Amino acid sequence: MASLSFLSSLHHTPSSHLILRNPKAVKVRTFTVSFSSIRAQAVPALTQDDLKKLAADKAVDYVKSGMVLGLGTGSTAAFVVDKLGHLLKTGQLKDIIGIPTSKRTEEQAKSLNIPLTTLDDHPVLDLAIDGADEVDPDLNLVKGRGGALLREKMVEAASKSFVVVADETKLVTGLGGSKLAMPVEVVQFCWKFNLVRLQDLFKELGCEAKLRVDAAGKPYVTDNFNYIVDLYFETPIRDGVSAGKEIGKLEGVVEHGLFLDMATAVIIAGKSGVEVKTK
Ligand SMILES: O=C(CO)[C@H](O)[C@H](O)COP(=O)(O)O
Repeated sequence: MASLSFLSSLHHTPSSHLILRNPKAVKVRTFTVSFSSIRAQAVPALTQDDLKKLAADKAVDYVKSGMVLGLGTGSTAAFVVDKLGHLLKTGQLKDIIGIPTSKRTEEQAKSLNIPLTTLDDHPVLDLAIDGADEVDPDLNLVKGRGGALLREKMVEAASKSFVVVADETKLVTGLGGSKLAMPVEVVQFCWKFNLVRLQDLFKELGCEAKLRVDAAGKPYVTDNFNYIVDLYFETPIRDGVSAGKEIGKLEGVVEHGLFLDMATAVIIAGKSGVEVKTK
């Protein structure tokens, strides 16, 4: 693990601080910090958790004292919250206030004594940091496999900057391309009705819709007391904007996991380095 902290220090390039100042440029820009320079030191193979932690450490570089921060949900975001707790405890960060995107994250933040607030009290955030399930070449995302998509979208849409942290397994060429779930949160009332309508909407893409269930086989209930219908695509979604609009027209659908044109920067940790992609 000593090697990991060395790698983290490599990522502290001055150019990284320019990234968030240019969120609206059209082209996706990438810079990579390669691990090759330290290969001679016999770095042990990095696990997926190591990669998530590297991405999380890099994202925390963007956090400044006094910020109102969106705290994401999931295993990668949990590393970010852990690090923030550590930096607060050691006095390296001060006056941070967080808005958690799930009850799970709220509990974690409380256990680390991170002060919390709500969107009601702080409707504009400085920065949100969260994981993602899929990242396409234009930095559009699928999120919500952890079930927190509604609060995540509300918090991240209210943030001036949104930094995504992920390992390289999350990269896809088209949304839905991982063949894993694209979640849609629906009201419990007549959920089957909406499951069928969602599947029909994407039948040309070979979509299969399934109600998410918990370990006991009971419907998974979100923090907002809704259900989740997971959509599995044979063929990736070609037009995310239209897909999002069509899903949004269905009465009883609360939110979907397509996070389009929301990410300011995506930090991807892979076996050969940490890549920061910006728009
Ligand atoms: O959207 C999410 C939760 O609703 C997560 O950010 C997403 O599922 C990624 O999680 P992980 O970092 O554990 O892979």
